[in-house]
Amino acid sequence: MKKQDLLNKKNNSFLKKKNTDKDKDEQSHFLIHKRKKNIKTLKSKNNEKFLKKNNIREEKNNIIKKNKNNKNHIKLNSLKQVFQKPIKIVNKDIFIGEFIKVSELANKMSIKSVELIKKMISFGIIATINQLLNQKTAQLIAEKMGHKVILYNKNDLEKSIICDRVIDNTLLKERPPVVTIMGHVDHGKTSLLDFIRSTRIAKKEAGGITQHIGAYQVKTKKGLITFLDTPGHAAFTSMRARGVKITDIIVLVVAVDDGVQPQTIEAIQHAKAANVPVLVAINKIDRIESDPEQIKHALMKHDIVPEEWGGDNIFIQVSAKTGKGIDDLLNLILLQAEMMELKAIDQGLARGVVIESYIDKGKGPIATILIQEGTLKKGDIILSGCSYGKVKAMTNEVGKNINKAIPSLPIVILGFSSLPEIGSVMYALNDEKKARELAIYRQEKNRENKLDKNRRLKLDNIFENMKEENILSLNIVLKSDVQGSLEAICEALLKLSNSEIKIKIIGSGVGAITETDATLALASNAIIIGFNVRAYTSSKQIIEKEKLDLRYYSVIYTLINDISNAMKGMLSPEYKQEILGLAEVRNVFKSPKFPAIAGCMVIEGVIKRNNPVRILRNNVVIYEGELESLRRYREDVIEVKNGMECGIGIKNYQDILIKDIIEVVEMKEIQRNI
Ligand SMILES: Nc1nc2c(ncn2[C@@H]2O[C@H](COP(=O)(O)OP(=O)(O)OP(=O)(O)O)[C@@H](O)[C@H]2O)c(=O)[nH]1
Repeated sequence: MKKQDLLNKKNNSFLKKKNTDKDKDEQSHFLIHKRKKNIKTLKSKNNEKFLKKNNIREEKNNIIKKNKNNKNHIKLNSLKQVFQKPIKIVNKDIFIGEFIKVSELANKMSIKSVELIKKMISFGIIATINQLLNQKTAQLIAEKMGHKVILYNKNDLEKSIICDRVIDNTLLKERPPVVTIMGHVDHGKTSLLDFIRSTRIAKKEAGGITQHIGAYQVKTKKGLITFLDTPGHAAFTSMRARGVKITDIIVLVVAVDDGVQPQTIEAIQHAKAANVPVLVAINKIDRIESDPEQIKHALMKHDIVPEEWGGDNIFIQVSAKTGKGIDDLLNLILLQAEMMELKAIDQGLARGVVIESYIDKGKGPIATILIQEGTLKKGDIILSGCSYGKVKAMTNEVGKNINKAIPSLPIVILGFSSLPEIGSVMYALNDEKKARELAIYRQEKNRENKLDKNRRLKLDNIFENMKEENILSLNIVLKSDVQGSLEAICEALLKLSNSEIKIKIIGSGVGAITETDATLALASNAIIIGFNVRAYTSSKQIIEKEKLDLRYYSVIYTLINDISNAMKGMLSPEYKQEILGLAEVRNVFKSPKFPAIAGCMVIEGVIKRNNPVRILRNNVVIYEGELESLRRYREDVIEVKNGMECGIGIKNYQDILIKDIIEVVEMKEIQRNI
């Protein structure tokens, strides 16, 4: 809120300062438009598509040229539960598939397996706990025990969502593009979005105040554009992890005075992994006399090449402060969208994605939905993940009540019975009963899916996975301590690709493993490799929750060898280094016997004597060696557990500092799945 207020304030001052050679721009746009129209009518229908793309290209070049010319002018101007036995039997809606295990059925009825087996004996059915029951038998048992049974076959229920939908491709209509702005911290993403919002949204039209809903649509002379203003890189990727494609175009903001920075590279990696076109907005051109060409060269290293140099990326110079170049940016977005021929059916039951959701104390669950297909109407039955409901009210970004919403329109919905998850798909359905059944069914499925996570891609069984799932590529997210080793490892890994399996480095960089690295790996089903670097606690949580494969290495040869062996499906590595415990250095003492003793607190696991150790400074390995002494209150001990203090001496190492982390490792034999 605070930031929003500040930004609104900022915008007002932007507005005041807005300068312009608007008339000049309009004149040239009019001429370009007229020319485009004339060419179109002269050519035959067969050549129409080809011509259209050519014209768009020509128009783009004109805008870019004009944008460059504006530069001189710009120079002058310069974000104790007690558990009790249930007193009475609870009758439930029970979903039963084609087959069900006795234990599973008992679980669904919330009783112990033994109790169910006893009951079954009384019905004359003898079965063991792990025995599979067919649908009919299971139905009979459950109904006899007073439950309501809903039968389903495989994914019939889910399929029923699409049955009632319009699938006539001749009804496809052009839809506005959905754009996400990404870039490094402080490069001007929010300023750019706010400038566009404050100048393009007709606040007065609704008589309402612009609200933050996570997305908004702007009107330009040439068409509508939908901007998503929430997704950071992690949010963007987590939506993709759920299989939801939401953005058509990414605008990569690079500040001219700061150049290409780590998050700029992260954004490129995310865009590439999602296969979304990138349009580069070189921002803050009002600030200093910097050379945008330098940014082009720097981005080339990351495969972002300007069109004029034979690449696919449009570059545009803008200032979120003065507004310079922003009209051109909007026009280029629309031209890019035209080339992409973005279409959607705007009839029939709606489909959308949840962009934001929260609970309003008075109104209940509120969700911002981006409509992707069909038309959503007031009163429609809706389902998103495990929540369902009825559209009680719909509003747009300026709080205006609307009765229907078509593709690419972001709207705020009131009516969900519970909070829908961000990134989940929303469907409008024909009847409420079906929505409720599906919501319950999905809750059940969710439980099963948790177990499925254990099947994620693991290096130990990668070959098996490949055979099973026909995976032809091995995706890797690689982080290293220094650029040199990063390049060397990338090169060596890429060389391992063969005609059957391709190695793809989905993300790479110098530094510790971040949350974004983890979500990128999750979305791309990649394994994460840390070479002499470790994962932040927040990233570790994602890695553990999602059961991702994270490997630490300190020898390039071992790393390459492991991947190569895993690819051949020959031998999974027999031993894997496991981290036993972590101790944080809180003090450093000098003693006559050992040159430096680190006074530590064990912060994770257990510290054991006679094990190899590594010293980490800022999550980067700075030394590898052996733990020479381990003491608690002057006593030599074998191990010290989490939460306890101890003194640690490292063999032949004296440069230990406060806040360093001592990591104790152990070589563990890997359980092969073969
Ligand atoms: N001179 C100048 N300053 C700008 C421009 N765009 C943004 N700024 C300033 O740069 C700073 C950062 O801008 P933000 O819009 O907050 O950047 P951001 O990328 O959204 O930052 P995060 O939300 O922290 O990632 C603010 O002080 C803006 O006023 C510009 O075009 N010219």
